[in-house]
Amino acid sequence: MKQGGSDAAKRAAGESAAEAVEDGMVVGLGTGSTAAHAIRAIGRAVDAGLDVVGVPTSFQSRELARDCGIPLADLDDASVDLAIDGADEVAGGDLVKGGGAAHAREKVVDASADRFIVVADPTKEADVLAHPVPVEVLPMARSTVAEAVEALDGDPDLRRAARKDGPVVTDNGNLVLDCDFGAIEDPAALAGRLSETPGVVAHGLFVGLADEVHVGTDDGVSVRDLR
Ligand SMILES: O=C(CO)[C@H](O)[C@H](O)COP(=O)(O)O
Repeated sequence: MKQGGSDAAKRAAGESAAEAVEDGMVVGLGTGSTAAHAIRAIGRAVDAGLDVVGVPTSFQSRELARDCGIPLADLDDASVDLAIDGADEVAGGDLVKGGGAAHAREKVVDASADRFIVVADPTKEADVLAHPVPVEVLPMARSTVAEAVEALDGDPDLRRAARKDGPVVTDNGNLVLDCDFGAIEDPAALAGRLSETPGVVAHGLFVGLADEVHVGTDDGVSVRDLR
């Protein structure tokens, strides 16, 4: 996985995106180490008097937002003005997400937002998406989805937990297949095929959802506007 970026670069990206948060906004709070910098920056702004409500995308982002004093809401109660989220790989405006197995909720929140800012460090950038695609599956559909992925010339690998025997279980009680398709020449077509596979809850291809990409470096931030 592409996790090699420096913390300074991740922080620069996260803090740059947090500057887009305005008083009165509902903000989608992404998951991962880069989005966490945005959440901390929003928390500092809340301390200083900014009036915002956060919609978390995972157990992890909910806990961090609570620690940072950000008031929270569910999507049932709020519509998202701005979402800020990380990515495992970025090619143009297309992303692979789900390194933290949070992509199902991330996709719901990010896709619902009026504006979606991706925060990344330079190690995430690619010309063509080639990162294995995390696919969240119903536990009883693990084998049938794996067969469908193989039929699409993918190589599925059940994600295993680092500090528990057995598989990673998502916040939604499901399993994750990391599916290596090599270079993905047509992300929209693959996204469609995965979405129509019975038992797939959500896949980590985010095609055409991003409005902006903020790439942090040790020296600053470059902003790509895709709208
Ligand atoms: O999709 C994600 C979680 O499901 C994360 O946003 C992605 O894995 C990037 O994480 P990081 O900023 O720690 O590299």
